[in-house]
Amino acid sequence: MTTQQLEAQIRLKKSFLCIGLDVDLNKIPQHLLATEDPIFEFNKAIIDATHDLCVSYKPNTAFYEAYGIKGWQSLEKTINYINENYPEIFTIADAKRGDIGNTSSMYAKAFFEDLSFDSVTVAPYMGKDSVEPFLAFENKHTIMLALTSNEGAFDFQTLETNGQELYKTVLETSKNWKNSENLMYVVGATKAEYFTEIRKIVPNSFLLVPGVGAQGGSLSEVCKYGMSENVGLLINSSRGIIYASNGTDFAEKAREEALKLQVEMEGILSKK
Ligand SMILES: O=C(O)c1cc(=O)[nH]c(=O)n1[C@@H]1O[C@H](COP(=O)(O)O)[C@@H](O)[C@H]1O
Repeated sequence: MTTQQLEAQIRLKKSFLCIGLDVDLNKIPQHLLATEDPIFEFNKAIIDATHDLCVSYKPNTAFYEAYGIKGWQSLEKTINYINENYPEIFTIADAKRGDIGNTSSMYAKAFFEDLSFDSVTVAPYMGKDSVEPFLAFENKHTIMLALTSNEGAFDFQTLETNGQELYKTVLETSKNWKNSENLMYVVGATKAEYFTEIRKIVPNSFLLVPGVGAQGGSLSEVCKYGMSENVGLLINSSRGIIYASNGTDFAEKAREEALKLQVEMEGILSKK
C-alpha cells in the first residue's frame, strides 16, 4: 500500500486509528479456548467488528511467537484474513527487528513476502545497513523507533550526543538513507511535548503513535502537536480496545471503544 492510499483511507473513514492485536490467551474470553485456534477466532471477531472504524491493524509478533508454531500460524491466518477481506487496511507487523544487512534482508522477506504485511517496526540501533534492506521493498514501509512510549526511552534516546538528543540524530540521519521515503517513525503518545521538535525534522512523515489507552497518552495532545498537513499519524491502542470485555460480548465492546476514539478523531479532522 502507498502512503497516498493510506491517506485516502484516513479521509474516507475519518479515522487514523490503528488497533493493536496483542492477544494474550489469559485475557481472552474463556469460551474461545474451546475452539481450534482461539487467537485467530479472537482476532477475526475483533476485525469484523471494527474494520470500518480503523485504518490499520498492528499485531505485535511477541504475542504470537510466545505460543510457538501455533502462534505463528495464528499470525499467518490473521494477516491473510485481513488481506483477503479488508485489503484497504494498512497492516503493521510489530516485530522491532534489525540486524546486519543479510539478516535484515531475511527479516524483511519474512514480513513483506511470506506474510505480506505492509510494514514492519524496526529498531535503529545497528544503523544504516541494518535498516536499508527493509527500505528496498517497493510500497512497503519501515517504521523505525524514534522516541518510544516507555520510561526507558530516557535511558538512551534523549541523551545528548554531539549537542543534540539521540532520537533527533536518528530522525535526521535516517532521512539520508536509500529509499528513505519508505520510512515512518514510532513516537510514543506519552511524550506529546516532544512532537513539535519531531515535526521540525520530519514534517510530513507518518508517525505510529502507541500509548493512548492503557499507557495513558492523550489523543488530543498528540494531534495538537503532531498532526501534519496530511494528518501523518496512526494512533495505536491495543489493550484499551481488544480487552474491553472478556465475556461473549467482547467484539461488541471492542467496537464501542474503537468508536469512541474514531468519533474523537473525526472531530479533530473536521477542525483541521
Ligand atoms: O512499536 C510499538 O508499537 C510500540 C512502541 C512504543 O514505544 N511503545 C509501545 O507501546 N509500542 C507497542 O504498542 C502497543 C501498545 O499497547 P497498549 O499499551 O496495550 O495500547 C504494544 O504492542 C507495544 O509493544
